[in-house]
Amino acid sequence: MKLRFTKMHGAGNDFIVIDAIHQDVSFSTEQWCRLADRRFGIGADQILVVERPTTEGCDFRYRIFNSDGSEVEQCGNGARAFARFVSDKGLSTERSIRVETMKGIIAPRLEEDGSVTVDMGAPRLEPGALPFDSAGLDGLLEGTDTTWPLQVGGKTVFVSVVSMGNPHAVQVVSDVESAPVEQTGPEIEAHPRFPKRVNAGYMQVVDRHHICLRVYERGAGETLACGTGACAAVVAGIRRGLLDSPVRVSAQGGELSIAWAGDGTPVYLSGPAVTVFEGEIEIGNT
Ligand SMILES: N[C@@H](CCC[C@H](N)C(=O)O)C(=O)O
Repeated sequence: MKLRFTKMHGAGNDFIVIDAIHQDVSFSTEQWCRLADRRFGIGADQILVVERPTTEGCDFRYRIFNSDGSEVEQCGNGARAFARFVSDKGLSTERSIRVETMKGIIAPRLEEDGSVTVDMGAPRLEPGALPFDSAGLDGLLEGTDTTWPLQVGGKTVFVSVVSMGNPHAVQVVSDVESAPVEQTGPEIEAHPRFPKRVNAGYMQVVDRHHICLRVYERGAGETLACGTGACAAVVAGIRRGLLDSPVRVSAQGGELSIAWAGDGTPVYLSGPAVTVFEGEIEIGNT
């Protein structure tokens, strides 16, 4: 069987995007892994699948698979690529669409300058939403946020826990370049206090409207940018009293912009969505 795909990226976070409206797409975990493999497949951080909606009032259903084959709840950079893809392929003629995900509805909008802004919905901040097991831990109140002590690499680090549909643990570092992302990222991702694993964010505050961010992503390792990670970091930074909206987020692969008006309100993520190439792959060979 031949599968048509489009390779895209959003600030260097790269995707295989598949139209599952006009093709039959039902793969095993091993097959998703193989497609995402950078040596044996096409290569990507995530695979994004475009389906018909199952919820009234939505235009599409959006499914997301990490490069380790796990299906996940949300992907912010992917949401921008998704919106660009359905427009470029003529699957939608609207500039704004409503998209059903595993954890709620998001609303991407194509901007005049070619960027895409996504209403990612309101963050959830209670530990159970990630889930994060805070039993027996003494949280530290910082601004209106509670940070939690985690034992990592023989040290205690304090993290904010934020759900953007998917789980994030965000720590503040003094210098993002020298932050121990490769060393402690895998340990935080698999920390027993996060039963569904977690995305580990390392945020350097440059000023009240600018951060530098690296994210060790659950199921994908460190990526060049993480959209939901950027949302989570800015939410944590605003709640800790370190940042004011809007915030420019410098990731290794590009720039994102986040706006958030505070608790109970949606987070808006803006940034690029770029098509790299299109192709066809013989699934039997993957
Ligand atoms: N790159 C993404 C997040 C993808 C999912 C994440 N790795 C998870 O497992 O939750 C983004 O741009 O948000």
